[in-house]
Amino acid sequence: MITLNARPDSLRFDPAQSALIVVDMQNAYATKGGYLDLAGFDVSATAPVIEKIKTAVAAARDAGMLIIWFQNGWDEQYVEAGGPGSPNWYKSNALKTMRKHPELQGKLLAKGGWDYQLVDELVPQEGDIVLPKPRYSGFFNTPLDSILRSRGIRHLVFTGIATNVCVESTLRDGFFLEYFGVVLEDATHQAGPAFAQQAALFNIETFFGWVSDVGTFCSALSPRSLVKIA
Ligand SMILES: C/C(=C/NC(N)=O)C(=O)O
Repeated sequence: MITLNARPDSLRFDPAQSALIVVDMQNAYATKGGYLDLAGFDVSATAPVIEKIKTAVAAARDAGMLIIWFQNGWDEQYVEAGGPGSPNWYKSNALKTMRKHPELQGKLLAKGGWDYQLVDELVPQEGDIVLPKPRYSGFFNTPLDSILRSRGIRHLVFTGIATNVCVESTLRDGFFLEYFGVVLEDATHQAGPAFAQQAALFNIETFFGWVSDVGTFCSALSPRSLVKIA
C-alpha cells in the first residue's frame, strides 16, 4: 500500500490494484495543426504536460500499475460519431469544425489518421492496454469497466487532455461505478480558458475524487521502486 498526498485528503492504495489512465494524448489534442488547434483552442502549453505524463507512466509501470491509453475518435465515415440524431453531432467541436471546413472532412479524429494517433513522445509498451473510445467518457461503449473489475482494480490515476472534458467525464462515471479517481493536475490540460482547468479540478477535489501532482505521485511510489531495485 502507498499513501498519496492529495487534495482534499491523502489516499491509500495498492499500486498493483490500480491503473494509470492516459486520456486522449493524440495529435488532435496536444499538437499544433491537430483538431483542438484548428478549432481555435490553445494547445501551446501541452509540451510540459507530455513530459509529466512520460514521468508518471514510467513510475507507474515500475510500480506494477496497469497503464491504459485512451484514443478518442471514430471510423473514417464517422458512423460511430452519430448523425443528426445524436447530440454529439451538434456538440462535438471536431464535427462542427469539419462541417465549417469541408476540406478537413475525414481528417479530424478519424481512426488511421495523424490526428487520431498518440503523440510521438508517448509510446504504449507491451502489457499496456490501448482503448479506443467514441465519446467523452472512457466508460461509455468501451470494455473499461470489465477490464478493471476483472483485475480487481478500484483506484484510477488520471492524466491527459482535456481535464474539463474527457478526464472529468471518465472520472465522474468512475465515481458512480465505485472507482476512486485521482487526477495528477500537472499531467493534464484543459480545452478552453484557464478557468476551465480550475473549475474541473475544483469539481473533482470537492465532489468526485482527489487531486495530486506528478512529483508527489512519483515520491509516493519511489520507496517501492527502490526496494524493487535492491
Ligand atoms: C473538446 C474535446 C475534448 N476531448 C477530450 N479528450 O477531452 C473533444 O473531444 O471534442
